[in-house]
Amino acid sequence: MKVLATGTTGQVVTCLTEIAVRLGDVELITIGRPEFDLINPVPLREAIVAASPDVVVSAAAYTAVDRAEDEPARARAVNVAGAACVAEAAARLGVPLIHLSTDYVFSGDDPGPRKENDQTRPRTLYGASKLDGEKAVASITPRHVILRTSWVYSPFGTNFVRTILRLAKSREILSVVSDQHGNPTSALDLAAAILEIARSRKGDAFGVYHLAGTGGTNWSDFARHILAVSHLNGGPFATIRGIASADYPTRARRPQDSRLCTDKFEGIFGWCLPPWQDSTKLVVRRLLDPDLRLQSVARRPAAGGE
Ligand SMILES: NC(=O)C1=CN([C@@H]2O[C@H](COP(=O)(O)OP(=O)(O)OC[C@H]3O[C@@H](n4cnc5c(N)ncnc54)[C@H](O)[C@@H]3O)[C@@H](O)[C@H]2O)C=CC1
Repeated sequence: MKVLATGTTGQVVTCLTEIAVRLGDVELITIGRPEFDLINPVPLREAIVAASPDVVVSAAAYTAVDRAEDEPARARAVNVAGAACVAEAAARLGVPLIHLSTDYVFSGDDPGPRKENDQTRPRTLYGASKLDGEKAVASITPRHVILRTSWVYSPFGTNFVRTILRLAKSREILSVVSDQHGNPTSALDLAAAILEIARSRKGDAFGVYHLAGTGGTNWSDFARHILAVSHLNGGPFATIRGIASADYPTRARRPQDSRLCTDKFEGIFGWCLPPWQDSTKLVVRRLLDPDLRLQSVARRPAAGGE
């Protein structure tokens, strides 16, 4: 099976590359900058059509949440017009499109977890651009699987796990917000899930789904877990001091509670992502020992599932 993913260096696309090699029966083509930029998406669309994949994965996006507040036109160009062009390519080929979206489509003002049909009300320009991207994708091709995920981390790129480990090398106490709740999601698990969906060919599975690490937490407890695992494995350690979001102002105001309910996904596909603690452990251990190539955790069957 030939799978084409947009992006070349992102967390998810890097994990897709690793998992595809491990699976052996997936030919993964990645396409993105510097040759193809979603700001100018028509050449990218034509290149996707020319590659003629069996499934398209739309993983590239403008993901700089704070910067998006200052350059909304660029965020929208990439996340709406760019995503639309990728969807057009999938529609022209008549193949399924797996498109990644975010928990930030919700305001997070009310307690989660949120279901797919809950009221969307992004409070950031990034979230608004991703929501409009979802709508554009859905209007262009009915053969879409839109996966809203959250708090993505991996052994690659810029993410919370790597930041906490880096800071713990030079500080004894780290202040981390404790009043924002979500689901940490390993990009390795997500990539494995995307390829499983691509291979499953479920004819009736199109639509919007929430897919994130099982179990919710807050940023300071997430940091405590990262450093406990690190300490156990001889890595850096620091004490985490929980603070309020008000004491850590950011350009874009994050949702207070954007935990995602994954029941719909479990109901259709029969499995879900592993508990976030297990997957975090694998990524931390791998970051401490770059030679380690651990398998991502086996998926946990849903209750009553396969
Ligand atoms: N990182 C996170 O915490 C979350 C990410 N997501 C979504 O998951 C998807 C993947 O996220 P990550 O892999 O973490 O993102 P990332 O920031 O690690 O990678 C983004 C990728 O998009 C590419 N890209 C950015 N602008 C581009 C442009 N103008 N033209 C072509 N390529 C461009 C980058 O080169 C990179 O390959 C995105 O759709 C994102 O919105 C959803 C929820 C949380």
